[in-house]
Amino acid sequence: MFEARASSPKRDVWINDTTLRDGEQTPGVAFTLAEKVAIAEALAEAGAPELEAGTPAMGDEEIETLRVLASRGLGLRVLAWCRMGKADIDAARRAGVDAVNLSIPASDRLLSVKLGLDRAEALERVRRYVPMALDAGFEVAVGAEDASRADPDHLLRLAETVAEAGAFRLRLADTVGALDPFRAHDLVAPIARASDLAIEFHGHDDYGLATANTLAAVRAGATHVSVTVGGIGERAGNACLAEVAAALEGLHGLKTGLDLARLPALAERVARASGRPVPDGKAIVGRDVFAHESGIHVAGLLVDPETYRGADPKLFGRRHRIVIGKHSGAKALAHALGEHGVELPPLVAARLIPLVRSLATRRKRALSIDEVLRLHEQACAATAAQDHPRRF
Ligand SMILES: CC(=O)SCCNC(=O)CCNC(=O)[C@H](O)C(C)(C)COP(=O)(O)OP(=O)(O)OC[C@H]1O[C@@H](n2cnc3c(N)ncnc32)[C@H](O)[C@@H]1OP(=O)(O)O
Ligand SMILES: O=C(O)CCC(=O)C(=O)O
Repeated sequence: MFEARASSPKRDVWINDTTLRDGEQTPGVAFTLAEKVAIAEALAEAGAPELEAGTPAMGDEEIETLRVLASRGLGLRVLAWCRMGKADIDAARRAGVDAVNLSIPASDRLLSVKLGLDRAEALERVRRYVPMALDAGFEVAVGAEDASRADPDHLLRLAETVAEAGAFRLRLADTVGALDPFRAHDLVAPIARASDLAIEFHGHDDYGLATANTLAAVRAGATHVSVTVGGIGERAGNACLAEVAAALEGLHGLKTGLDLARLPALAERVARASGRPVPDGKAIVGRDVFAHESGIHVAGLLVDPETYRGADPKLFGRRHRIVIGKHSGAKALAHALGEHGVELPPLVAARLIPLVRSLATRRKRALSIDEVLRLHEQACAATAAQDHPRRF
């Protein structure tokens, strides 16, 4: 069992970060050992309590990587993803991880197509392999793959069987991203009500709903959430760590124990290692999500930041940034110029605004302060020329 940090923070919801397992299943993404160690360390520093760090069945290199991560003293639980079978449990043993997630399909389709099993035979496997993994010294969680397309009665029986077998947690996976938040709630609520097991939700973003579904699952009783940095993962990806943590804390007042200020740097690190740049507009961590251009917004923000912000950037170690562009108004321009000791009388502002719009449209971007200062000079000159027209 892993050594938790001496003073573990209070948590209402536990983050199980699967960047190094499902995140690496993003088509074309392959982390080196050094990248995995650096990501794991950054996650540990950010306060993540658990990492699903790889799949021992993939062979010696993956096992060695897991060994390195598990022996690093990160102060978090290092967990390996395993199919529910002896070979995968043996491979996890060689990896020396703290815990295993033993995965078994829950839907009839995956049970029959992949394993040729019926529901009763699947439960039999749980009764057989959970104790085997416990005997091997692991903490054992069970992953119900494709739970979102499974029969609800079977899921209840699965939860019962998993608890009786001695696992500490059941993961309900929306493997193909088939849920919306209402259905995610309906999936989780009856199982959370009926079972004492900790329930984890693992969402996929095929319809862009993974974060919303994860929040709905928590509302329904899930206490653990499976997420990845940047939301990378199989196909459209998983629920995004920064979005889920920020929404749990900011919208629901639920503690994750994470240091949210570390999320932007974490996102950048994973973006570099995965070759998937952080989109400028990505919630919480994107370059532009606390940047403001529109005149009406900036005029409000300059008086009271609460007028036009959803989340407080300070929580994430970030700041509001005012940019000057096509939609800037006089107050934004006066503010930007004022920071450089330049005044903006109303008559000059009236001339400057169209100049700014025109240049921003031609350049198709926000303007630099040097550009704004040059346009300001032009606007001043035009205003002076009008006030004192040359006479011939
Ligand atoms: C929804 C998810 O994200 S599940 C996790 C997916 N992750 C991965 O696939 C990790 C990367 N995978 C790999 O490197 C390889 O697929 C390995 C090492 C796991 C297996 O490789 P191979 O032995 O060549 O098998 P292959 O990939 O062709 O087929 C998958 C096998 O896993 C079996 N399998 C799939 N899920 C399960 C399960 N939950 N329990 C037991 N067996 C399973 C399939 O039935 C199939 O078995 P078969 O080879 O006896 O037909
Ligand atoms: O079975 C599990 O643990 C979940 C596996 C997974 O990544 C998924 O179903 O999307």
